[in-house]
Amino acid sequence: MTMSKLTPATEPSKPIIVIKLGGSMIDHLTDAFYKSFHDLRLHFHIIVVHGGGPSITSMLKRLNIKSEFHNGLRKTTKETMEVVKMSLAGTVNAQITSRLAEQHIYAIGLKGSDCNMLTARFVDQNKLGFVGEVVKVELDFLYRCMEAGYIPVIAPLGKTQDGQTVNINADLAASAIAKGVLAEKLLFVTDVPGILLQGDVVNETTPQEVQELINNGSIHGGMIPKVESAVYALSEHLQEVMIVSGKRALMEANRMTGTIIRKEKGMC
Ligand SMILES: Nc1ncnc2c1ncn2[C@@H]1O[C@H](COP(=O)(O)OP(=O)(O)O)[C@@H](O)[C@H]1O
Ligand SMILES: CC(=O)N[C@@H](CCC(=O)OP(=O)(O)O)C(=O)O
Repeated sequence: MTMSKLTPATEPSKPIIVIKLGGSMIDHLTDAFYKSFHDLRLHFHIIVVHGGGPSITSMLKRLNIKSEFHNGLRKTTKETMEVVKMSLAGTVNAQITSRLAEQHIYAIGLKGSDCNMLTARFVDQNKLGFVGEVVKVELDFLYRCMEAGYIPVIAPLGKTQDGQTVNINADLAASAIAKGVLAEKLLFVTDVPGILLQGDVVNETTPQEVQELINNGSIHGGMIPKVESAVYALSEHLQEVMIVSGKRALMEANRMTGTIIRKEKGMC
């Protein structure tokens, strides 16, 4: 994936953290989890990017439309796209913004396809239909939302140069956004407490180790796009990515626990 960057019109007043909420957890996130955003906001501007794969799959099932995946990406026909938009933007996005509002945290629900926020290109239109990958992130609008005190909550949809809406894997969307907005931190919130190896959480790892774990089958399924996205996002600016559980508060005793992925161990 290659991506061009825009130069921000203004520097944000706080570092940015991008938090990806996995579809596996969204229905199970607790009030304590959402309350953690109060602490995080003291130090960071927050952008939420959410998934919603299970919600899309269950709606497709109710409508008797079959789900088909290739390398973890959902084949998205025109008909499927209608359901993707309905589930992500109509149901899941609204659920997250209202849970945040219950905690008096003001969030603004957006689709990545709004305001040219995520420009995308087709991944493989013949094989996957309306599936895209991000090529450009429009910064100004996001910066303005955050500076005005709102948390952008973004559904992973994008627009191609010629204006077609595409479905983007949420892990890939989150990492592209983190990279595009020059975030300092990227967090993947999921249904496991981090990368697990024989039942134990790996506290810290590197891109090289992660690749070995994929190659030997220790990392599989939905964890693959997550770690690949994490590795893609790492840069001079974004030096660590965390994979954490959504089953408890994000911050406990002022710290987060999970798996940290860094270019080299013990760097920070
Ligand atoms: N080594 C691993 N450690 C932890 N989880 C793993 C590992 N390998 C595969 N997984 C799977 O990845 C899942 C998380 O990915 P996914 O279901 O796509 O979550 P999300 O909806 O949060 O994106 C876990 O529930 C687990 O089944
Ligand atoms: C192209 C593609 O596969 N898009 C995903 C978008 C949602 C997503 O990624 O949700 P999770 O984070 O819950 O998996 C899909 O249609 O399921």
